[in-house]
Amino acid sequence: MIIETNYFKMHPILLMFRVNDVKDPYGKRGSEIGDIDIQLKVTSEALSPKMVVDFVAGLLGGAAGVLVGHPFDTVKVHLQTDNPHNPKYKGTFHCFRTIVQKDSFRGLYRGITSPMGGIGLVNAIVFGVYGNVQRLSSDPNSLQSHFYAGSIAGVAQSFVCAPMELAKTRLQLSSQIDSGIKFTGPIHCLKHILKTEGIRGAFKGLVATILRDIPGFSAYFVSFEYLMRQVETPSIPYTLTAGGLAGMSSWLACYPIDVVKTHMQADALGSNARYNGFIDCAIKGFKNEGPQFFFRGLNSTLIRAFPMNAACFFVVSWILDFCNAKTGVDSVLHSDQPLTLVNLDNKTQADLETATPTVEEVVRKIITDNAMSHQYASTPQDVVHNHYTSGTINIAKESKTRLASDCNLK
Ligand SMILES: NC(=[NH2+])NCCC[C@H](N)C(=O)O
Repeated sequence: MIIETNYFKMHPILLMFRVNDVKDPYGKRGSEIGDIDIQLKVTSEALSPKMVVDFVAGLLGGAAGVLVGHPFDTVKVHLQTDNPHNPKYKGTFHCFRTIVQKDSFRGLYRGITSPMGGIGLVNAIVFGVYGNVQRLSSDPNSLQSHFYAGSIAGVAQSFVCAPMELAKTRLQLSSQIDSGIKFTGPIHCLKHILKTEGIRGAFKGLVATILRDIPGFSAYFVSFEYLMRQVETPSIPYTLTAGGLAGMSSWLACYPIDVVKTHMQADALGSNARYNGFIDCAIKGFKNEGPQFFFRGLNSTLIRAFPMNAACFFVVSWILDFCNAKTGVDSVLHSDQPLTLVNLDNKTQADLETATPTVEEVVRKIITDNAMSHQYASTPQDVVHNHYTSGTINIAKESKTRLASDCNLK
C-alpha cells in the first residue's frame, strides 16, 4: 500500500506494514532484522490527521486568495452585468478606475465578507475533498485521479458556493437590483432571499454552479499538477506561477457557463424573472448579444485568477509542506491496532533518495532506523510489539515507480 500526497514534487510516501512474525524476528543477529515475513497492508488513511490538514490548508489558502483577488472580482461582476447596448465601462481598467473614483477602494472591497468566510469554507471543501479523494484513489499519481478528484470536489463545494455567490452577486450589484433594501451583509442578504424567495431562491444557480465547477475544478487541479511535474524542485516563483496559471486555465475551461450562472443569480424570481432556466438564459443572452455574451468579463476574470490562485495554491502547498516537514511522520490512526510511528532522519531520506530500494529494503530500513533511535519506539522489540508500523520517507521518482510495481500497484 502506498499513499502519496500531491502538491510537491518530492512526495512523502506513507508506508504501513505489518510485521507477521512477532516472536523472534531478529534471530541471532542482534539488532539486525532476520527473515521476517513482511506484508504490505493496504490501509485506509481515512482517519489520518492529514485529512484534516487538507481542509485547514484550503481554508487559509482560500482566505489569502480572496484578499488578493476580490477587487478583481468586483470588476468582473460589474462588467458581466453591464448593459451591452449602453455600456458604462469601456474595459477592465476603465471599470476599475470608475469604481475607485466613485466609491474609493471600498467599492472594490464591497461584498468581501461573504467570500472571505465563504471562499475560505469553499476552499476547505475543495482542497479537503480533492486531497482525500486523490490520495485514496487506486492510482493516486495519475493525472486522471487528479481530474476525478477535482470534479468531485467541484460538485461538493457547489452546495456552499452557489448560495454564497448568490449573496455576493446581489451585494455587488445592489445599486442595480433589489432597489429599496440596503443589505448589511451576505447573511442579511441571504436571509432576505430566504424570506422572499424561499429555499429555492437561496439555491438559485445551483445547477449552473455544478455545471461550471466540474470542468472548472478538474482543469484547476490537473493543470496545477501537470505544471508542478515539469520541474524537479519547484521554486517559490515557479509554484506561484503554476498556481496562477492553474487558476486561469480553470476559468478558461468554464467561463461561458459562469456568465450564464451570474445572469441567473442576478435575475429576479417568480413573475419578475427574465430567464426561465439555464438554457433559456444562455439562448436569450446569445440572441441578444451574439457570442460575446459568453465572454464578457473574461479579461478581468483571468487577470484576477492569476494573483488569487497563485496566493491560494502557494499558501496551501506551504501549509501542507510545513505539516509534513514538521513532524516528519504521518501519524496514522488505526481502528484496532496500536501504531508505531517511524521518523526517519534526513540522512536516511537522502540515502533512500539516491538508491532504488525494493519494498523489502525500504521496510527493513525503516525498522532498523526506528530500532536505533526513536521517541516512539526505542528498541527493536518495541517495534515488534506494535503490530503496525508506518513511516514517511522521501523517495526519488524512479524508486517510487519500482516501489509501486513491487507493491503490485499500477
Ligand atoms: N470555475 C472555478 N470555480 N474554478 C476554480 C477557481 C477557484 C478560485 N477560487 C477562483 O475563484 O479563481
